[in-house]
Amino acid sequence: METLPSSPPSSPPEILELDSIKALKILGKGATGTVFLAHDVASTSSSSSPFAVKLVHKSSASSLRRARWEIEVLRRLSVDSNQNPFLPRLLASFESPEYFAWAVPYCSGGDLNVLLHRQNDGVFSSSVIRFYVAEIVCALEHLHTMGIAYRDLKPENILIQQSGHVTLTDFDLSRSLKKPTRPQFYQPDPELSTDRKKSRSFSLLISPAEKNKTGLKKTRSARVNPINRRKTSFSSGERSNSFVGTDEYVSPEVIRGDGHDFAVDWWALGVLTYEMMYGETPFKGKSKKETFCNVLMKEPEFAGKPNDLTDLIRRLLVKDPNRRLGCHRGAAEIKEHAFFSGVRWDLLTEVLRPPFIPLRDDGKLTVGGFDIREHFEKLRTTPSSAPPSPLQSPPHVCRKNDPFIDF
Ligand SMILES: Nc1ncnc2c1ncn2[C@@H]1O[C@H](COP(=O)(O)OP(=O)(O)OP(=O)(O)O)[C@@H](O)[C@H]1O
Repeated sequence: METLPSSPPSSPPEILELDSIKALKILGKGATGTVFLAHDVASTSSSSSPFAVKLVHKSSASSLRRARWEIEVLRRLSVDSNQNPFLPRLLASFESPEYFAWAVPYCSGGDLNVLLHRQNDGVFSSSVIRFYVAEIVCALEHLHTMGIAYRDLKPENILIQQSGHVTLTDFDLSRSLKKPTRPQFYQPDPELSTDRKKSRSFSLLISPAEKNKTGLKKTRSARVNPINRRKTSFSSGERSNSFVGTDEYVSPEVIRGDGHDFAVDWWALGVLTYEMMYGETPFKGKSKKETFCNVLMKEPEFAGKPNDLTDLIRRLLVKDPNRRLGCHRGAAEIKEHAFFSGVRWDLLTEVLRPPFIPLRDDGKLTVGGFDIREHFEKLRTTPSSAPPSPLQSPPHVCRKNDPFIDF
């Protein structure tokens, strides 16, 4: 099923001038790179806003291949006909003998994992879940119609834009597969006027009849706590990562080594939705082995009365990928599920009042900064004698039975 990444027509990328940009802070460190908030000191435009720059050292064949592929995916997503409101685009890129660096729009709201753990009870209401899952479904649908399986869906990879809408990040584990036979492109309604866009809250995505049915009226106000910027991507809610992605999100077919396709993303969507509902993932064990055993054997447990949301999760978490929701007609099948009834899929981007809106503090950040290359080099050459911080990801280890060893 897997094919080599082809090279579709894409516009030449802007060259990122590392000499003229300064980093303002580190946004996060992943397995392969460091992401900085940066600004262009050479820009004369007063409106120039900060952006995110990911820097990856070409230290191994694997990081080199992954970085190249991530840039390629971002480049494809930046072609006009391929842009999607819930996916990033490539602003500019740079390659030296030592590094890859590329810039994407900055998402000031942090990631969904942090947002979830900031909730008092560590869960979202069903209307908030509906908002986020709907946008994520559209993002995955778009990637699938481009022939790309995302393969790393987890709350840490879902960023919140300044507008409160989501953006998926981190495409280094994605893979080019044969395109689904029935593409379902996301098409915003061209007839929407700006007036209609004004003060549209996310709860308005649901028809009044559906609001009664889903109990939406009883939920808290659509506009709740604004979220603060956080220092890094690490939080108390962080899980331990295995070789790729997170063990708790890996699908049964990947563990079995059966070969996998786009349905792995629908499985991960089921795990993610469960986590948003209950504050924990459904198959987490005490060890990686126990987690994988649970993924293969255990049925998810649902506290409380069954409802449309639990039904959606149950159908996404079907162990057999050929019976899983989404396996026949892709995202269209998921969009038709009762949990989403009344959702105006064509209006998602028009919601001006998403559930959480980041505080706006970019303005005061665009002064000074440090040299990204110098900083990165210092980080790499400083021997870490101290024991690893509990907030840091474990080192990237490739083991024989790793599900994604082929990448
Ligand atoms: N555009 C952005 N805006 C704000 N923060 C970002 C942005 N891109 C990435 N980050 C932050 O940096 C972190 C690491 O980014 P990313 O996941 O792309 O790196 P990675 O090295 O591929 O990580 P992983 O180990 O998950 O593969 C993210 O979790 C996020 O917190």
